[in-house]
Amino acid sequence: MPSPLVAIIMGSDSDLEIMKDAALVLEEMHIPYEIHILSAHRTPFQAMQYAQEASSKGIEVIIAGAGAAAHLAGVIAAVTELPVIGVPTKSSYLQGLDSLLSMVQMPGGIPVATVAINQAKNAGLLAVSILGIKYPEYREAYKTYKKKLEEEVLAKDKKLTTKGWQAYLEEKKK
Ligand SMILES: Nc1c(C(=O)O)ncn1[C@@H]1O[C@H](COP(=O)(O)O)[C@@H](O)[C@H]1O
Repeated sequence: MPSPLVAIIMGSDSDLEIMKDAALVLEEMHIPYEIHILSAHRTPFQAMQYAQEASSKGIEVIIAGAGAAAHLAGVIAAVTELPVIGVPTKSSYLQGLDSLLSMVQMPGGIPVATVAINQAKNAGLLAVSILGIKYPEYREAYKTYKKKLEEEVLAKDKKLTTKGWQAYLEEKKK
């Protein structure tokens, strides 16, 4: 087993349904990762220790997801020099705006690269893109991924212009 390059951590198992999207991207790109539940609030000592040791274990990027008063990513970023990508997860009361603001409004000096609410997929892709600077195979994998996206959109455009928007919409509804 190759040692993990990416750590996916989340404040609670309630975030797993969202955070699995980051794991799926990394699996698609064959990037080794590990995944943990750690909380700056509920397991502060373990979260801190994990973040402090991550780099020496070979981790190169950390993805941290949390909801509500989402302090996890910021606390992790405070004690590591690794890039930290934050995923604000949608909380039950404030639709994730609380998580987003807690995560994105970091004080100067300790950045968290925050993606959109629930966008763990983009967090995974950002990790791929960061790793691509050092690993040509991951850069290529990301290139291939984007090429596929491009082809999908162009195919849709062709269909739209060939069939007309009414028929396109009818078919899309089916
Ligand atoms: N924001 C944080 C942190 C943290 O920031 O350290 N730890 C847990 N949580 C969040 O609390 C929400 C509710 O968690 P529970 O469902 O376990 O009560 C989750 O979205 C979690 O990320």
